Amino acid sequence: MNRPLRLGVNIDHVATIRNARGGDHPDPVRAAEIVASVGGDGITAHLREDRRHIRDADLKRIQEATDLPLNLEMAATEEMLEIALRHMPHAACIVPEKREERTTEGGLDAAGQHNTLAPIVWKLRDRGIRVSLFIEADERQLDAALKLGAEVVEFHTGEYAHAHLDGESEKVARELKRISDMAALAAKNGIEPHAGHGLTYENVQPIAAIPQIAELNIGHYLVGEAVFVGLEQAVRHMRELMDDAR
Ligand SMILES: CC(=O)[C@@H](O)[C@H](O)COP(=O)(O)O
Ligand SMILES: NCC(=O)COP(=O)(O)O
Repeated sequence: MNRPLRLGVNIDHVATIRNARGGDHPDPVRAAEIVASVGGDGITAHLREDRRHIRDADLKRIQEATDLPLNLEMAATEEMLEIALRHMPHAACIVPEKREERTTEGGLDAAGQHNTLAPIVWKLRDRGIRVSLFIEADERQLDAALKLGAEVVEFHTGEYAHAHLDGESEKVARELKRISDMAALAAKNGIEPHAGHGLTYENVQPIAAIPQIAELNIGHYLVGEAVFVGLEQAVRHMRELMDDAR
């Protein structure tokens, strides 16, 4: 039997809408409460350096409002490390970040940044925070994650999602194989594989069907869909699609 697949809901873009008017509505904390009420397995929030969506004060409020595990996405900086150690999320997912990017464009270069990442991973792990590295499904990066002692890798599914949207079926198949092969290799080496970025109702099932993948983190699409059907229904439907694919 396949292992269960968790759904982590990224609520960043509830905060994007809130910030557009500078007030406090819609509140990402209310989104987190709804996710908890419909059986979501976790909350993901990316505290960007420029604070374009989630802000520092949101983290504590999210943690106080629900018992769901918080997966804090963060750049590998001293500032973010200090914030993570202060808030003690369940997991910290280290992501690459460029201030000018529209969204996270690729995976972390865990292989090229070993010396920068090692002390951060060590300090997080030392305090009992589960460390995840957001990487491309690539053997060199996976090997680097192993050397760094990460407990989790989250495979960046952005290329897969783009290819799916553009109807490039050969590329979709290539990307899927890459993610599936690396998920198997990660699991064999004792690292828990997750996946996320750009997942939608239309493209989630082949990723959800990869048996070793333990968690999907999905945000932008769910928040967009929530505008039409409500967050509760959007999360429920995503959950159904994931379960059916399993
Ligand atoms: C790492 C990742 O994929 C998410 O954090 C995503 O990046 C959030 O949305 P933005 O990239 O729009 O900040
Ligand atoms: N780590 C991926 C994530 O949290 C959500 O990405 P997206 O669904 O907002 O593209």
